[in-house]
Amino acid sequence: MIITVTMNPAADKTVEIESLKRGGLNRIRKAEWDAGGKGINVSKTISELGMETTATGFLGGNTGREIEKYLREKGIRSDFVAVDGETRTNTKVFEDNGMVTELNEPGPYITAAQEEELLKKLEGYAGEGVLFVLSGSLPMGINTDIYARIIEMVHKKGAEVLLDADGEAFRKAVQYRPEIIKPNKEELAQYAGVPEFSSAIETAKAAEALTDAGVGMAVVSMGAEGAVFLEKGNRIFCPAIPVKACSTVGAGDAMAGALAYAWENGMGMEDKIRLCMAVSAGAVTTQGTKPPSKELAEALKSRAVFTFLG
Ligand SMILES: Nc1ncnc2c1ncn2[C@@H]1O[C@H](COP(=O)(O)OP(=O)(O)O)[C@@H](O)[C@H]1O
Ligand SMILES: O=P(O)(O)OC[C@H]1O[C@](O)(COP(=O)(O)O)[C@@H](O)[C@@H]1O
Repeated sequence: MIITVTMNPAADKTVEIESLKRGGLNRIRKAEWDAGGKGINVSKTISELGMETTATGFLGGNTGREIEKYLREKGIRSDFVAVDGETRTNTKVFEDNGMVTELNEPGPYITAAQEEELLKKLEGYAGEGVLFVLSGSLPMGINTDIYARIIEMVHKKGAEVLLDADGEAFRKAVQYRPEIIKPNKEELAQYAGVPEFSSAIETAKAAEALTDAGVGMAVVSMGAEGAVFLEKGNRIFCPAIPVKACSTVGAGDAMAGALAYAWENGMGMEDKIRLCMAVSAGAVTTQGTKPPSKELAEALKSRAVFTFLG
């Protein structure tokens, strides 16, 4: 069973304009709406691959109700804590020259009682064979140790964790040794205290410091460059599968969804990597933050190329 936790969900509004004029009037050519936020995108991907998943976290207001309706229509079970404020809307501005500008709102304030209610729910789900996906930024009112606390709590009951977070929340949580992490290269560089990595091997070495410290598997996504996979002493680099890009927003979440699906289904390393590369490349071809169809992901799998890094 896979439970996704989205502390700060969002309606993703993807808009297309010719070119963004700062301080001027911008006419939108086309707008697309998606239920989003990192964990919700992970649930959308898992569901598209044909597996059941439950989405949890905090939802509020009309936007929250719209997201629940969307999940219901997609057949994704949702079990959110209701909050007083309005779930945020994140606007993604796509210009004709390929430039993407993201405007992410802060989201509603979460009270201590609402946090407690979510933790109780998660504890109730925790057990052997359960994988929790903890991903995304934290809303106001939630302390940066929340992911660390959840990992400690669910590990005690035999559950496993995939973590996709950044900053302080990531730093604190990795100390509790999640089974899987999926930072992108910027997030890992920030953790390692360097401005950027100059190569895949440098990226792999930084991630290895975490697998050496007890994290089970690390996948570092590198956007259009590809991804590095570290598991059981293997360092593998895969260049991104070339596709016609439509929207790269949500590609990281699609990869995390594929990873969670592959992990829960006990796939071997090669199959796991092929699925991650195919699903994330497929997500880039869809509009907004929609995952690719299972058929497209299956068709792309054979195009993943592996390089073992020394
Ligand atoms: N332009 C692209 N073409 C093909 N695949 C891509 C492209 N951009 C991203 N991907 C795939 O999506 C994965 C996740 O993208 P990335 O941007 O690193 O994630 P995040 O959204 O977490 O920052 C990459 O590792 C790659 O496999
Ligand atoms: O929780 P955060 O970091 O604010 O990110 C939320 C945003 O990221 C997304 O989940 C997309 O993330 P990725 O591009 O990293 O896959 C959007 O759906 C959402 O608007």
